[in-house]
Amino acid sequence: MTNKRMVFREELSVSSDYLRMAVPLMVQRQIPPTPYNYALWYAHVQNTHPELSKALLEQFPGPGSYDPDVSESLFFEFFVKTYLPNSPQAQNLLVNILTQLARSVSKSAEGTEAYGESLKDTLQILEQPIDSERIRAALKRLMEDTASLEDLNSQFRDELAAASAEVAKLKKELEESQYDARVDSLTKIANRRAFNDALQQALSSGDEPTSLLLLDLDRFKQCNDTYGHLMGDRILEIVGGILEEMQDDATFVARFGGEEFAVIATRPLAAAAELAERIRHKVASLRIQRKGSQNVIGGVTVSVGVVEAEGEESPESLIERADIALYRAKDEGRDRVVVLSQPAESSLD
Ligand SMILES: Nc1nc2c(ncn2[C@@H]2O[C@H](COP(=O)(O)OP(=O)(O)OP(=O)(O)O)[C@@H](O)[C@H]2O)c(=O)[nH]1
Repeated sequence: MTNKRMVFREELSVSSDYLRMAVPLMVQRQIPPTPYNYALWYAHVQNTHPELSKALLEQFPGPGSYDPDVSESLFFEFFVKTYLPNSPQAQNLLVNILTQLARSVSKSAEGTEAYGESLKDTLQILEQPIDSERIRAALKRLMEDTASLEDLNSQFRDELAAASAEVAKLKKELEESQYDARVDSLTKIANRRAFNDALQQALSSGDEPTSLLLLDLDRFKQCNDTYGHLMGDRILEIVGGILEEMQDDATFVARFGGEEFAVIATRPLAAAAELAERIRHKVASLRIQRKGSQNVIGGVTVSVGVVEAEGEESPESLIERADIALYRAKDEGRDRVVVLSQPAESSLD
């Protein structure tokens, strides 16, 4: 299936030309003018999606070939999947809402038409010589039709209310899925994807100094081996919590991957190095009570590499330099901060 987007932002004159081309094709095939069908045939005459055009012409070659289910599924395939984020649940929900609304709208329109007819008949009867029986019958019919139109309207209102509740649910679901896509599920801080965006943004916003801290827990494999993987997870959560506490307008913290974390600080190198030292101290002073035991785990340490972006440095280059600083911190004995400044380099601790 193609991922190319459909374009509906045309000049008014162009879009009315397209519509003029689309409508006769629909009329020839007796295709009802529902929003789905307009969208499909409009896209067909735009001639931008050969796959859609091929499917439409094959499925609806002429009068009598129209099948609302086929039309609905083409709409789903070509529009909903292209426009909505990759959440099949959200896509299905939206299609259900659209289907339900389209049905109610046409039902309500039919009801209004029938009511109009009934009014017209009644007026004609009233113009004829007075016949109280016929007038009574006509008025009775009009009252019944009014009642059934009211029913239809209230049904339509209920369906609209249900649909807007569904839309609100869909919106929430989409927001949640967008949130999930940017938050690390274990530590609940930003994940690598959100970090990449934040770093790109910090570097392109220009004026202020941007520093990067890369942090890696020391001998974490040993920690997992000694205390178990679940305890390892808990330590990661706690370290994530320490970082989150330090987050402010000038600091963005993220889980970089595995047992590595990253902090983007809108600060010059010296201030970023101080921040790194504060984090290192906090981690080193952690004492974690093991569940169901008196044992307290300590000695968790972290190595940190700190760099400041230079000129128009790219995110990749900044990360690479922070990584060099971090591995220097590991080489020099761990539990330390190494600041890489160019051309001079220095090491704290
Ligand atoms: N519990 C837990 N462990 C993880 C997770 N992600 C990565 N790890 C573990 O982190 C460990 C990292 O090990 P190494 O890369 O060898 O590094 P290290 O043992 O921390 O040693 P140094 O970095 O050299 O100090 C591996 O054993 C991974 O399994 C996680 O989400 N939970």
